[in-house]
Amino acid sequence: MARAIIMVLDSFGIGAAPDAQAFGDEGSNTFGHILAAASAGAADGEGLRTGPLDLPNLERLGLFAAAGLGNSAKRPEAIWGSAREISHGKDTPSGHWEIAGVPVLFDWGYFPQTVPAFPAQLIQQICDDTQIPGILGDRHASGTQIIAELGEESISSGKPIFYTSSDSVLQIAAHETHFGLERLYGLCAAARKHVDPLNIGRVIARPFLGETAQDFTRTANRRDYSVPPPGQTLLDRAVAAGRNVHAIGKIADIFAHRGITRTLKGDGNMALFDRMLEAVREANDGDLVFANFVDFDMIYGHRRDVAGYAAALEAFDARLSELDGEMKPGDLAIVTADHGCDPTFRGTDHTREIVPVLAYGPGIEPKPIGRRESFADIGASVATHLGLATGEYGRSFL
Ligand SMILES: O=P(O)(O)O[C@H]1O[C@H](CO)[C@@H](O)[C@H]1O
Ligand SMILES: [Mn+2]
Ligand SMILES: [Mn+2]
Repeated sequence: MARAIIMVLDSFGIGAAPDAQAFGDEGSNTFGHILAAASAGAADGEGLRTGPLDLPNLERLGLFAAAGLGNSAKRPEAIWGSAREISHGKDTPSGHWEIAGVPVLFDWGYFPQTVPAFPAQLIQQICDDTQIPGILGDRHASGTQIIAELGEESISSGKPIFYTSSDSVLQIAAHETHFGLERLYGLCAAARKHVDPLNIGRVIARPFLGETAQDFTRTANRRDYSVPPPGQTLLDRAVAAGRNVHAIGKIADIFAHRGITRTLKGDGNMALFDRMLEAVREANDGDLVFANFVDFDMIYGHRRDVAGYAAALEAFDARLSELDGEMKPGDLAIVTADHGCDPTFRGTDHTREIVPVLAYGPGIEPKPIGRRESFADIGASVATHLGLATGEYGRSFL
């Protein structure tokens, strides 16, 4: 039993999913394309990194073998394989909930690629409810681009920026001090109620700081208002059995704070890794530590920043030995992802990909597990490991 640790490298896909075509994502491969770019010297960043991708720990655990890029002759030291997603969407909640045994087998609501993107009645309801003087944006956009474009007008007019993407999201950007952080959170909580009938997965508060288009930066005070998962997750079952569930980073928001006993936040992947180690140090036997590393997706994948993504992978890899130092006999750690976000692909959205499944720990016997038919196999395996009941979806690979 001991403990279980799930590490979601947000957006770290390892190849187009069998149904990628239905998403317009044929040929996407987050890992494969970063690897190839780095080998070709096309992932060099001044003062950041140079040359081929250097991931000794992930390679040792079987990442390359799992991705079918077997440039390592050595047998992996982990249970290695991949998993496809059965949820209808390629968004963060769908990916995480499916990992936790609850795939999303209904269609989310989405906002159309038109301007305006939001129904006039919805905006009217939100304005009436929250006393904002109107909105800016009202279209599909990249979050950093739209604050550069409309941030100054937002400050002077007091109107927050509403935008969306190919995910089921309503994102609201506003200035942390001019508009006010708590006021932004209140606005998002109110908007959450109004988008419920439209089946929208998340409302996301996107606070930023700075005074001009040149220096606006988004802060770590992002907050996601998610609908709760549509069934009992691994986390719910753990808490019901009296276990602690330590949620690192975005995990608590993604699960709408259900099935969680402790939330640890951090600004950036390295701070999140610190918080995860802290949780592992303190976790009791039978506990679950569930961590999301958001930078891969938010800062590098969506921004199509290949060098940045490569550097972030190397920085993450370099810290895995610290986790080894905290693991006790009987512990199980799993490295995986929730979808892809290929930084070499067209557009700025997620890509429908298979994800790595690398499971290891002192006493865990390495073996290949092939391509699993659902991310839910991860949650089922963790449930088996922790002696919890398994849910309706997923088959343990342990
Ligand atoms: O461009 P930004 O604001 O980072 O938005 C991205 O982040 C959202 C939530 O993960 C996605 O829907 C994607 O559009
Ligand atoms: Mn994600
Ligand atoms: Mn994303």
